[in-house]
Parts: sequence; C-alpha cells; structure tokens
Amino acid sequence: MASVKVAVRVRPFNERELSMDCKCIIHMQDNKTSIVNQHQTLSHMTPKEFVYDASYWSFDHTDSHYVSQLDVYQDLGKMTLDSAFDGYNACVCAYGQTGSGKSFSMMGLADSDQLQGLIPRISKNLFCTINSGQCQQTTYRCEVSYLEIYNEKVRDLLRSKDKGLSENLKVREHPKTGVYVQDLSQHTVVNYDDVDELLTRGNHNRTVASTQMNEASSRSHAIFTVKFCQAKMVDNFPSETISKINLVDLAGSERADSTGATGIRLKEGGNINKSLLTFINVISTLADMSGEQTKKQYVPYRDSVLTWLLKDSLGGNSKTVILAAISPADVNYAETMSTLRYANRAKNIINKPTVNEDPNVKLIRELRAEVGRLKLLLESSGISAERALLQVQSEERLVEEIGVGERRLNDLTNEWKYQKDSEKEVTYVKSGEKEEKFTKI
Ligand SMILES: Nc1ncnc2c1ncn2[C@@H]1O[C@H](COP(=O)(O)OP(=O)(O)OP(=O)(O)O)[C@@H](O)[C@H]1O
Repeated sequence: MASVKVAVRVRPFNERELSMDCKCIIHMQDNKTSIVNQHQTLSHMTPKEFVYDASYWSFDHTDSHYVSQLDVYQDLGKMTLDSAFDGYNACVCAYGQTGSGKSFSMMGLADSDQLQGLIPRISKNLFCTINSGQCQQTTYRCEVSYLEIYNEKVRDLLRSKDKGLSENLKVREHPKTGVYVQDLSQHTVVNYDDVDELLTRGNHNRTVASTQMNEASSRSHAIFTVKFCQAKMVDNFPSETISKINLVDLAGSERADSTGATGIRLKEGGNINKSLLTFINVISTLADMSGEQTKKQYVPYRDSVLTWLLKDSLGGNSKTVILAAISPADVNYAETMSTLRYANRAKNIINKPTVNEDPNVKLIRELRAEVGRLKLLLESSGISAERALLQVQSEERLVEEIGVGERRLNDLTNEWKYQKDSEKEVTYVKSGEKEEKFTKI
C-alpha cells in the first residue's frame, strides 16, 4: 500500500497577468501552500492553508527559494525512476488550470537543457543509470509509446502515416494485464537520442492551439509511456521485472469566458472539462474509499477514456505522483482554489503497487520453491512427524518428483537464458557496455 504523492508548483506571472497588474495570492513555506482571497474584506483575509508532500515555489527565479526544473526532477523524477528500477509501475500526472505550467513541468522547453522538464530528464537519467555500469550483470529493454486523447478519441502520436491504421485507437481491458490501447505503436529505444527523436515527433503531432490564456495550449491529454524491462541472473536463477512509467500531461481545465473560446476550441474545451470532471470524480471516490469505515464504492473509471487508461495509476498497481500546477495571480483565485482542493483530496488515495515479475520467471521461482520444499521433506524423513507423510508419499516417489522438478527448472532456465540472449542482440542495452554494440530493429 502506498498513498499517492501530491506536489504543487506555482509559476511566475505571465504577460497577461502582468498587463492586468495582478497580485500574487500564493505563499509557500516548506511543504505548505497558502492562498489568499483578495476580494474578501481585510478582516476576512485569512489565508487558506494546505499541506502537500511538496510545495514548489517557482514564482520568481531570483528568489533564493526558487525551485528549478532540475530541483523538481531531483525530487519527483528521481523518485519515479527509482520506483521503476525497483520493478514497480510509476506515474507522474500533471493537473491544473489551462496555462498553469503543466507542460512546462512535464516537457519543459526543448531548446534549453536547463529548462527541460520531467519527461526528457527521466528518460535521460534512465539511460545514464543503465550505462553507469552499476548493475553489471543486468540487461535492460526499453520501449516507449506516446498517445493523446483528443475529444475523447485516442491517437497515436508516433504512428507512421503509411501504416494505414485507423486514426482513433480502441481501448481494451485484459483480465490479467489490464487496460491497453489496441495497435498503439511501441518503439524500442537504446539511448536518449532515440527518445529525443520520438519526443520531438510526438510533440509535433500533438494538438496545440493558441487561446487567450495560453499561447501554446495543449488541447489534448498526452501520455508518454516507458516500458522498462530488467533481466539478470541471481544465484543462478533468472530474475526479470517489467515496469511501466506513465508520464501524463493533462489538458488544462478552462472557463469559456477566460479562454475566449468559440467554435472548435469551445468544443475541445467542453471535452477537456468532461474528462477532467471524471478525473476529479475518480479522485474523490478513491479518496472517500480510503476512509477506514467506508465500504468499497464504484469507481467511474470507464466514464472517460482518460481515467480508464489511468486506472492502474489511480488507486491501482502504481507508485503515483500528482503534480498540481497553479497560477500565482488573484484573477485565477477560483480555479487555483479548486486545483488546491482536489490536490488535497488526492493525498488520500491509496494505491497497491507490486513488483511486476515476468510470468515465466515467476513460474521458475515457484517451481524452485517447490523443489526446495520437497528436498527438505526428504532430508527430514528421519523425523517421526514426517514419516506419516512419507507413508503416503514414498521416499522413492519424492526423489523422482525432485528429479522431474529439477529437470523442468533447468529447461525453463535455459529457455529463458536463450530467449534473453537472442533478444539482447537486437533490443537490449547491457549495463556498462557501449550502446553501439547493440543494433536496433
Ligand atoms: N515554472 C515556470 N517557470 C517559467 N515559466 C513557466 C513556468 N511554468 C510555466 N511557465 C510558462 O507559462 C506558460 C504556460 O505554461 P504551460 O504551457 O506549461 O501551461 P499548461 O498548464 O500546460 O497549459 P495548457 O493546459 O493550456 O496546455 C508557458 O509560456 C510556460 O513557459
């Protein structure tokens, strides 16, 4: 069990807020964020305080407390990467009003190393760790996918145009492996340059438009996923984990009057708000369920494509961080207050992360445990209590079963090794060795 981590980040004033001579209504100290309602009478102007796992002050870069892109990575990004290396699914999901800084935190500015966001930094450091040679015996396989949900339809941001697949992909649910997008392209990557190339392509394909609130407003929810597989031999037995890192940049919640939206933009805004409403409903239901006395409730995951795809990340098998982005300006008081309230509720969500072991390796581990148990039984056959058992199961029979088990164990282990070796030549990166050795498919 692990509660969802929640962090809040405030950005600097934008041009619009500066031209409107806005006041900063946000204050942060340690992990506390407070907000003042400037429109209340002075005597009622008591700030409302919220405590989160982290509060990031990025209002003024000349301030000594200024939280940079690197700081956010070192706090949230590193934690996410560590979870993936430990074999868990991990997720960072940026939420907040339009123009509040979600894309800046997740993607950042492509033309400046310093201003890169969590997605490029996590990807870069993933390969840095792999190539640092810390885990000499481990081989790694990384695959990425990038999709957007636009007007409730799923689109592959990395699909080559000539594939002839339908524009809108179907979301399906597998009883064992969970929710997935049918026909979503998966791309094997062996170094950061590969990821960078795909990110550039995907970002170029993403639906972005100019609104009054944000010159480059994301009109879709985007999910960049890294599927990360680690394989090694431990005490002569295979060990293999598969983790999924979901990096989510949600479209911003918006009010038609402040975005000045009409026509297509208005329809987009309606769809964005609809799926965000479901997102909020899911958060609220899960937060209610975490109360000890509350019974299991129906969680409306399937009410939107967004929440259906994030089912594991919200209340399921994942270590999840929600990054709530906010504006510092008094004109955005209502939206900021609502973001802070939902972020506060999200702290109560309890997830159930588990180490994701490869099913074949799990079988080998279970078989090994069974052979161990039988051997122990054989060894202790001299003890009287065990004799009773051996009456039913003769000693010879036990020896035979151990033999069969060991042979099967050997076969499965060799099969696994063979499979990893053949995959390694094309798609794996081996720690400590130069990447060029491994050609891509
Ligand atoms: N911490 C920050 N420091 C400096 N500039 C920032 C910061 N956060 C956001 N900005 C700037 O604010 C503007 C809006 O940010 P961004 O596009 O990330 O918002 P958004 O929440 O993704 O909006 P939308 O939901 O409309 O896509 C951008 O010009 C961005 O560069």
